[in-house]
Order: sequence, then C-alpha cells, then structure tokens
Amino acid sequence: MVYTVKTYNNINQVGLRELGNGFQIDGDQKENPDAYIIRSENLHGVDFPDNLKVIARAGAGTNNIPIDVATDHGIVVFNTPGANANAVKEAVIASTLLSARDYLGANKWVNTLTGDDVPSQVEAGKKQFAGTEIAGKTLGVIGLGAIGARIANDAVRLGMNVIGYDPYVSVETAWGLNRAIIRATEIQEIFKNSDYITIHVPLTPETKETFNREAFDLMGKDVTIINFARGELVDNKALFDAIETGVVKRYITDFGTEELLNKDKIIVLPHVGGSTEEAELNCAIMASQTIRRFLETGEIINSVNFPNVKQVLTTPFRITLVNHNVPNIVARISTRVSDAGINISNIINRSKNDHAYTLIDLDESDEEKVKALAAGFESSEHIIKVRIIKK
Ligand SMILES: NC(=O)c1ccc[n+]([C@@H]2O[C@H](COP(=O)([O-])OP(=O)(O)OC[C@H]3O[C@@H](n4cnc5c(N)ncnc54)[C@H](O)[C@@H]3O)[C@@H](O)[C@H]2O)c1
Ligand SMILES: O=C(O)[C@H](O)COP(=O)(O)O
Repeated sequence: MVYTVKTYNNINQVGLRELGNGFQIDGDQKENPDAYIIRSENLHGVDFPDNLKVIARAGAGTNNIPIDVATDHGIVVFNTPGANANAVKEAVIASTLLSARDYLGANKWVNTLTGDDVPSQVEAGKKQFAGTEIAGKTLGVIGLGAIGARIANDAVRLGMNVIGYDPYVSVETAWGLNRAIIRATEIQEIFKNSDYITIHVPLTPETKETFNREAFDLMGKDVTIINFARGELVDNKALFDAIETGVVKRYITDFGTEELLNKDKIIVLPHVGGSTEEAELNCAIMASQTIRRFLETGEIINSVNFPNVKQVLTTPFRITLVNHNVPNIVARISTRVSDAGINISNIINRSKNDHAYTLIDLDESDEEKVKALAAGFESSEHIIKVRIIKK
C-alpha cells in the first residue's frame, strides 16, 4: 500500500524522509491525498478532499486549520509539540536584548555617518544609545508550555526576576521550572509587575486580545511587550495608546500588519520565530513520523483533536473508526463484529468531547470477511471514518 501526501509551505525535505518508502509525496494523487503536511497555510474555508485522513501541522499553532470541521470529517490533526520551541526561545531572548540596547537604532544611525572622522563622530554620538541591562529586571511570561518554560528558565540564568502565568500548566513542565520563577495566580500580576512581558499561548477565543486596554492600564512605565505567539493576542489600538502615554517602551512582534509597520518603538519581524534549519528539520521529522505511525498502525500520538491511542498491532487486521461519542456505541460496534463471525482480540475506545476513536484488533485472517465488516461500518449511524490496517 502506498500512501499519498500533499505538502504545503516549505517542509524540510530531509525530515520528510521519515515517511519511508511507503509514501508518495506531492505526486499525481496530491489533490486527493491521505495526508497533508502543512505549516502556516490557511485552511479555513477550504474543502477537504474525501480521501484525507490526517493533517500534520509541522509547527505548534493550529489556528490556521479549522479543527472542528476536520473533526466532523473524521480527520485527525497533529502538531509537533516543542519541535520549534528552542528557535522561538532564542528569538525572544534576542528581542529582550534588542529592546534593552536599541542595537537596531544604533546601527541605523552609524550607517548615516560619512567622512574621515567617523570614529570621532561615533564617540561623540554614542551616548544617545546608552541602554539598560536585562539582569535584575522582571520578565513576565504568559503561557508556560514548550516555549514559555524554556524562556522562563533561561531568563533566570540571565539574572532576570521571572514571573510565570499559566493556569493550565502541565505537571511535566511544572517539574522542569526553575524554583526561582514566581508563580502568578492571576494574569494581572504579570501586567502590574513586569518590565518585559512575553506571551506564548495558542490563539483561542479566551486568549484573543490578552493585551487590551485593561491590561495596559495595569502596567507601569516603559514596559517591553514581546509577541512571538500570534498577532491577534494584542489589541493594536490599545497598544498604540499605551506607546503614546509611555506605558509601552517597545513592542516586538513576529506578526506584521500594515498598521504596525514603520513605527517608532515597534519592531516587526516576518514570522521567523520558528524559522531555523534545526527547527524546520525537527518539525518535519516529527510530522512525518506521526503521520507514518497513524497511517501504518492507526496509533494516535500528539493529536490536537483526538486522544492518544497506542496499541501494538499483533493480529492480522485492525479496523479503526472515528465515531460520534454516543452512549452504547462500543457495545454496538462489538455486536457488529461478533455478528460477522469475527473475534475481537482487543478493542480501545477513547473519546474527546463529541467524537471518539476506536481501534479494534481482529482475530481474523480472511481479508474478504474483514472488508465486509468494514463496509458495514461505513454505512452505520455515528461512524464517520473507517480504515482497515493490515499487519
Ligand atoms: N513565531 C513563531 O514562529 C512561533 C513558533 C512556535 C509557536 N508559536 C506560537 O506560540 C504558541 C505557543 O507555542 P508552544 O510551543 O509553547 O505551545 P505549548 O502548547 O507547548 O504551550 C502553550 C501553553 O499555553 C498555556 N495556555 C493556554 N491558554 C492559556 C491562557 N489563557 N493563559 C495562560 N496560559 C495559557 C498552555 O497551558 C500551555 O502550557 C503556539 O500556539 C503558536 O501560536 C509561534
Ligand atoms: O506555530 C508555529 O509553529 C509557528 O508560528 C511557526 O510557523 P511556520 O511553520 O509557518 O514558520
């Protein structure tokens, strides 16, 4: 069996090798493939082809994918947690220093100088670029996931006082946080006490415009805001007022819109936080491995819309179902299998909200019987997607 993959955006070619020989990438089936591998391509409003079973986001943010629509179509969506986190961490540390020392302004100024006496002009004019140091200043980190936790830990090592806010922080991440990091129980503590604030949360209805008028009203003076998460986390009108009144010293963001460009005190980068060779390779490897595992074994690891399901395949056939999460569905599925005269070696059903994923290992080597069973599932109420996996 050869699986087909369509790639969007620039996916690292070396990483794609992890798919192995059983995959055709961007070949003649690419308009109706088994899988997409994408980065920031906007899939909202785009129809999903019938054959599509899986989308892997080679990166962290999945707000460019209509997750609910994908789930309704039985399409499993993955991302690559942490695969580009170090790249973003380094970009944020660099941004902190760029705000403290105005290296960009200094470089722009020095390039305007002419004549034999440039060295003496430099010495006379450099006082306008005297900066501050980040050691001893307070960094507020909103969102302590793969990126935020790394930044918080490294900022402590750089001598900063660090306050972190994440009401949903994972136990694993919490164990890895430096004990010097102060835990904020309300986001307002970050706004009130920080010289620098960096945000690392997904864009959701809850996090949209986290930086709004009320947030800026709580801040002191000369605060640097760093946003490598998503542009919509900031209300730009409120930001402009906060810059005007001296509350915000500088806004550094990876997400440009026209109104942000060519403004004093705003540094815009072209969404390059995760754009390092290393991160692009890591993301492509993880996305490829996840897709391969899902298509070849039916196992789900790191999905954003379905729970993890792991089970080594030991029987000749496995059927996987995406189904609605309704009462008695497992009993109905089991009855269908026994009515087909097939014994179930193992069945796993895991749900997430209104949907579930069911993995059934069959003690049956007659492929025709398995196909007939799968065809029956195809036409069953509450069953959205059916796949047969052969050992
Ligand atoms: N600029 C870039 O190139 C780039 C690269 C990677 C990620 N990102 C963005 O950064 C985001 C975070 O990435 P990550 O890898 O750290 O993801 P992650 O899932 O590891 O961490 C996100 C963290 O945010 C926390 N969180 C969720 N809602 C919150 C809320 N309301 N308040 C506080 N914390 C909340 C979660 O508990 C989690 O710990 C991504 O969703 C993406 O939008 C941007
Ligand atoms: O969410 C992410 O991982 C980043 O925004 C990176 O996006 P990119 O893959 O388009 O660089």
